[in-house]
Amino acid sequence: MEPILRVADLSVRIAGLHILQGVSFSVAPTGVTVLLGRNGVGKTTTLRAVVGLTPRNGEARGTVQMGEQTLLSQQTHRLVRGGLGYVPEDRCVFAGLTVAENLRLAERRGTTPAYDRVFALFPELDRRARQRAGSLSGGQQQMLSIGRVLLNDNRLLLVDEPTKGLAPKVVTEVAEVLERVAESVPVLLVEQNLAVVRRLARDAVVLAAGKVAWTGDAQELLRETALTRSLLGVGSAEVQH
Ligand SMILES: Nc1ncnc2c1ncn2[C@@H]1O[C@H](COP(=O)(O)OP(=O)(O)OP(=O)(O)O)[C@@H](O)[C@H]1O
Repeated sequence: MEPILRVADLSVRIAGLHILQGVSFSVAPTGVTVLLGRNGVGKTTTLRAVVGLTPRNGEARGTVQMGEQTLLSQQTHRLVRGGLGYVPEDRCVFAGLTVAENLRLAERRGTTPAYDRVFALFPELDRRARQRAGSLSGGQQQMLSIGRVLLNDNRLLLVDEPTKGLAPKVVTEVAEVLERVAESVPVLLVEQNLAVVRRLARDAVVLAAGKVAWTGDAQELLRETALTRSLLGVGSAEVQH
């Protein structure tokens, strides 16, 4: 199977610092590929470079391709229109607007928004359509953030730490939703919660010191506790449960 995304020799410099130095990996056209690595290694920087959001005081070099489309030189809005969905780490909902208004803003001109799909996955967003997004719980805001992206058809979804800061029950709910989403669209996921990784991921890419340190079967990586510990710096209890 041809990969949906190919990243080749990606280097990112921000404020004079080399954050990524020749990162290469590919993302399968189905299922979840997880991007792992210790804190601050450059996972978010990688996703942001793919979607054209390297900050102004930075520069991204290399090649990023989604199918036949070359991404790195293109503007984010074009990439999104071309089917690259991005769910950022900080959720970025418009706190002062209602749930319905947040969704309406995500509609793409010239396409029919898939409200049926979004409300089938997140019935709560339908029920809370008139609630201000700022008064939603963290989990509900995450659902809204994912729902906005799913209003449109995507060829690939980039999802950055969707379970961060959420209560365990909500983490499970978000994981369930992503599992269903990944049945129809490939996902490149940054995720620190290894139980979520175990549940969702087929392939893994591990970053260390600005480079790719390991790629392969995510479940195999998790079984190799010594390897997981050395690559991710997590305790054995976190790896095993
Ligand atoms: N706008 C910026 N200005 C300066 N440094 C930055 C900027 N953005 C990222 N960095 C630095 O780049 C490095 C990688 O950050 P990044 O957020 O990509 O890491 P991460 O692997 O996603 O981390 P975490 O797991 O903690 O979320 C960090 O050292 C960070 O401080």
